Amino acid sequence: MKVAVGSDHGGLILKDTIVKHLQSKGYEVKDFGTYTAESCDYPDYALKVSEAIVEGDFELGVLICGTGLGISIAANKVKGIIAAPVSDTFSAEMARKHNNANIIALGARVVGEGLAIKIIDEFFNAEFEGGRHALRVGKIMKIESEKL
Ligand SMILES: O=C(CO)[C@H](O)[C@H](O)COP(=O)(O)O
Repeated sequence: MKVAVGSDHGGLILKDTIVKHLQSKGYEVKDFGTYTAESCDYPDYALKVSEAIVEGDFELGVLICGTGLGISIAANKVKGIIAAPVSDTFSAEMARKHNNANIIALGARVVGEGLAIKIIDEFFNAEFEGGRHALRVGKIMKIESEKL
């Protein structure tokens, strides 16, 4: 599976850890930046990763900022993206199984490295269950396509 990863400066160190972790699990990972600790704007990296996913080049994405909030809010503005900001393992699993999230967003100032890796593993090991959840996600997509 091909995975797109991005962060702002607040998520830089955790991003590098997660890239290495995903690679060690056999995923093909592309790091869309940021690549330095210099202050930058999280919407820029949310957009790069989100576009790569909706264009079909990557199946899933990981976005990291200080809280996981701004970068997921930005990603969710892109049509076709369901970005879930997650700080616990149960929500990580459910984000795939029930919500069919295609991006998981983490807050590097919220979760430690060990928990972040467990969250990533739960997300990537889970699969969308479809059924009633597909109906509900379809309704979300309908809101998206009909929004003003
Ligand atoms: O978490 C974030 C957005 O939700 C950002 O990483 C955070 O706002 C960056 O803050 P600063 O410029 O003070 O490092």
